[in-house]
Amino acid sequence: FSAVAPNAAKTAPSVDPVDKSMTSLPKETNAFDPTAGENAALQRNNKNEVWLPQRARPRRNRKSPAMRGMVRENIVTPSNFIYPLFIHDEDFNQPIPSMPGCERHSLDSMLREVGESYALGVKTFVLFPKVPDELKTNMGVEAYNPEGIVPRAIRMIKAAYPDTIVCTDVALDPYSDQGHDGVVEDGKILNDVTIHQLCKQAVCQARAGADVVAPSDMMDGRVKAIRDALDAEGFTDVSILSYTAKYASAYYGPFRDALDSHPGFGDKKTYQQDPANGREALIEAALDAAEGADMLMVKPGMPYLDVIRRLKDYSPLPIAAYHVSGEYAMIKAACEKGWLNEKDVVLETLMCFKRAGADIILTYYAKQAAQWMKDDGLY
Ligand SMILES: NCC(=O)CCC(=O)O
Ligand SMILES: [Mg+2]
Repeated sequence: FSAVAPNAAKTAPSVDPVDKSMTSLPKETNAFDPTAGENAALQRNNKNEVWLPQRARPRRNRKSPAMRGMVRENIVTPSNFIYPLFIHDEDFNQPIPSMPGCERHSLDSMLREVGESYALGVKTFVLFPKVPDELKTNMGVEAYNPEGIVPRAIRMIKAAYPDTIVCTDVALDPYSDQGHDGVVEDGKILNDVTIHQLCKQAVCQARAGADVVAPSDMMDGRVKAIRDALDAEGFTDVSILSYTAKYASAYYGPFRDALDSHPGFGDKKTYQQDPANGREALIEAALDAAEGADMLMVKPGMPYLDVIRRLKDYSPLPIAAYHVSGEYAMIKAACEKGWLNEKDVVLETLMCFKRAGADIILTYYAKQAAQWMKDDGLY
């Protein structure tokens, strides 16, 4: 701001009459003693107000709701949201204690939730299945059962709401008896064998009508392999939303409660990124873009806003942020205690994702936030 004079008092144009004595100041401003050294720059303007001569006053752009609206740099709309839905093959809904307000939906309830969200402007969904233990295997073969719960759910949604965007999770963890995102051998998560399975899973989802497949496994090279597999089956229009920078995070705990998918042994640090590394996300982004990803995701969200910004500056592809289960649970817990205002803190959080560079926000608050925005007359 070269326009700001460092010592405005010396360079300010003279305004008269200026009563240097300030004897007639309003009561509240009597604390400003114009004769005291620290207030030497204070003057009075020709309306008899205390005046610190200065030209740049950023507060002018904040002086009214209309002014703030005019200069606002970012907006969030329900069309930016992807709403994750947990589903299971039961005829009842199962609340998830660590995610108050979320539940494992029956397919009928899922369809109602989709319809209600759609009416509020949320048109994109991602499905996460809770799979019964007896269907879990090391190879995760249930992941590409065309009669499995995810393909059935996709067909239901697309039949009832053809204009929705249905995204699917491509990863083995919900189907793995090891609780890992890949096939396990001798305690190791096999990269290339896993990719073979992921390709079958992605094609199965595309056949059921998925609009976007979202590989969340962090195996190397899977985006190219999935792109090739989809294309070979004629699904050139099915998009890939890659979990590009997915960190080995403790914030996924409640999600694993929701799917009953905690790792059976060890952790996911040999495939998910080290939370200490930001620059490394650029390697993943370069590879995913070169391999044919249509959109890049950072996960988790709030603690990784710097990574969102790095990817945004690095790649012209749309950037998605996943506001994950642990972040949701933290807000819920504090709000249940009355320590935070839920609506204000959620809408601020979602805006912060936008400001950091996210075009797309995956959030369990999608429907609620859209409702709040509607109540406020925003959209
Ligand atoms: N693929 C999805 C996850 O791994 C976890 C998301 C969350 O914690 O909300
Ligand atoms: Mg990768």
